[in-house]
Amino acid sequence: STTTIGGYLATRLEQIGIKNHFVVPGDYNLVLLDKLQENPNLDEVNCCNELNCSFAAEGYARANGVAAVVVTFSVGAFSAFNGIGSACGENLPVILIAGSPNTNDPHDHNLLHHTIGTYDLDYEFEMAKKITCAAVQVKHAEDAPRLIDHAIRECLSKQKPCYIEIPTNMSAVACAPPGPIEGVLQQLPSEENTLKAAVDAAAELINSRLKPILLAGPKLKCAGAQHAFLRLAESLGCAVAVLPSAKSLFPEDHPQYVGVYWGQVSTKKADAILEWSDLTVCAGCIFTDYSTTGWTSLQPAAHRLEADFDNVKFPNHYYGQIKLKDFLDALADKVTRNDSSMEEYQRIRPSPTLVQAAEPTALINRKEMARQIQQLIDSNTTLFAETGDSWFNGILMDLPHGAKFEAEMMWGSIGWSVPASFGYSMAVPDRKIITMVGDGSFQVTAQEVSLMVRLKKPIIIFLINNYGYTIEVEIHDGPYNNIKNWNYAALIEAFNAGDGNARGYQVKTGGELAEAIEKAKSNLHGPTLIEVQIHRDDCTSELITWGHYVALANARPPK
Ligand SMILES: Cc1ncc(Cn2nnc(CCOP(=O)(O)OP(=O)(O)O)c2C)c(N)n1
Ligand SMILES: [Mg+2]
Repeated sequence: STTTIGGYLATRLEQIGIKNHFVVPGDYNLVLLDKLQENPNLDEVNCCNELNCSFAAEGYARANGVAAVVVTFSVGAFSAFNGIGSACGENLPVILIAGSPNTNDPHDHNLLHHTIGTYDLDYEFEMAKKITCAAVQVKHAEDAPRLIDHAIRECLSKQKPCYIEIPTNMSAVACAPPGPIEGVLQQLPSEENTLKAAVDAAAELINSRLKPILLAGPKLKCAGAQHAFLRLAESLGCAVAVLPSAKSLFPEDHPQYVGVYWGQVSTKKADAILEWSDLTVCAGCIFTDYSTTGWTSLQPAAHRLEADFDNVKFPNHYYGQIKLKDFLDALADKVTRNDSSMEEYQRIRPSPTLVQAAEPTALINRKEMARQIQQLIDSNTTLFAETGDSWFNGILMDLPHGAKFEAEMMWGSIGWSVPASFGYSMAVPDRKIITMVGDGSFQVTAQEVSLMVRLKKPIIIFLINNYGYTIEVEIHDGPYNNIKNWNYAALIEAFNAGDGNARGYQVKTGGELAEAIEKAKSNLHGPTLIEVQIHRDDCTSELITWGHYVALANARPPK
């Protein structure tokens, strides 16, 4: 039997666990969309534009482990590149599928619509190569299975996005049917001798130190190494801190949890204990200017053991071709228990700050808003924090067991959280989702709330209206940080268009906020947008400190 190239791709997407693919139709991908629709186990989800599509797929991948977005040539793909850039920086396997011009056009020397007006139609493919781990163009049917499988295999094994370009006249062409999916899922295992050498050397280093500590990084997730990390933590018995981009990858109710390590804007004095230790065992960590508060909190290399996605390094040692999960699991069986950093931490652990409820009739402020959002977070909640002061409000939240935290701290594109939380909700419909997003970010992708209305997603959106780009104000202010205010709550009526179930509230006091939250809790058939109006300078003190050091890092004179 045979299948078509579009059918082959549909089967592969289904076999790797995709149920929803995110699309914006365009004449270069319509036949392909039909072929995907013919697969009963795939449901397309339309987004308002390809930027939102790519962010929704990025969010879907955060919950589902892999995602796919289907766009049309150039005009679609160029917008989708923003979300693919995010997937690349955030280590998420998102498959970007682009419909492209008829294979005869280059030979016929035709100029085409949806192009930059050139005869060379490979520019998109060349661009995609830069932001994916594999990019293919399916121009011949006998090559389709190999190219499609290659792109998907690379995407899954490297946990990075890939690009599959399918000309409009190829989707319905016959090709060989897919072989067993195992051939696509197969991954290179850790090399045994290297793994043993790495674990022995690392155990020797850790066992030789007086007060080691563990630091969790974001790649624990894409490496599937969270449980192995927990095992290592419990066998070592030391204090465990997390980078801001790894919040919720280690349970915050765990007795060894000491907070978010973010330099001077750390939580729970994690910086005090980490900087007291004599070895930081970093697992899946990514140290950037933002995650090190302008490089002020990057530990010296002599002080760090870095276990990364597929390699381990520490002073005078490097081991490649080993998987993080295998390394942490094996190390857990080799380290000697050493809880000195926990003993010390018991002496400096700050007592939990009890925030008093504000007077209900008093004007709402950031602190009261955060206090009320904190109460909303339970074990089934995923909290999305958008770039902005929402990062800091989110990082400061305490997560009960099972609660999750999603932020885009490498790519940091404003507008990500609305489509990303929508895409995430498509993968895990039973999860409770709270999105914290600033007014500036909301203006980038606001229209995706209408898809939450259409698909009846009860996402609670806290739109923090501080009248401008406050995170930018704290880094470097200027007239460009002032934006046109919207009546955000009124947008909901526009998006409902008479038959939606979304609700919108504008709140000015703590009492109004509490009422709006109660109404949000009972709105199970659509999103609830709560616009919280606070003073533009009412931001976290952490943002002010962090912004200062990031600005200093940005200002370094050229060498
Ligand atoms: C796509 C994209 N364009 C510009 C930026 C720079 N940027 N980062 N944060 C902002 C402003 C965020 O403002 P809001 O969402 O209102 O957040 P806060 O006022 O800080 O709560 C900008 C303009 C960015 N991070 N992403
Ligand atoms: Mg703002």
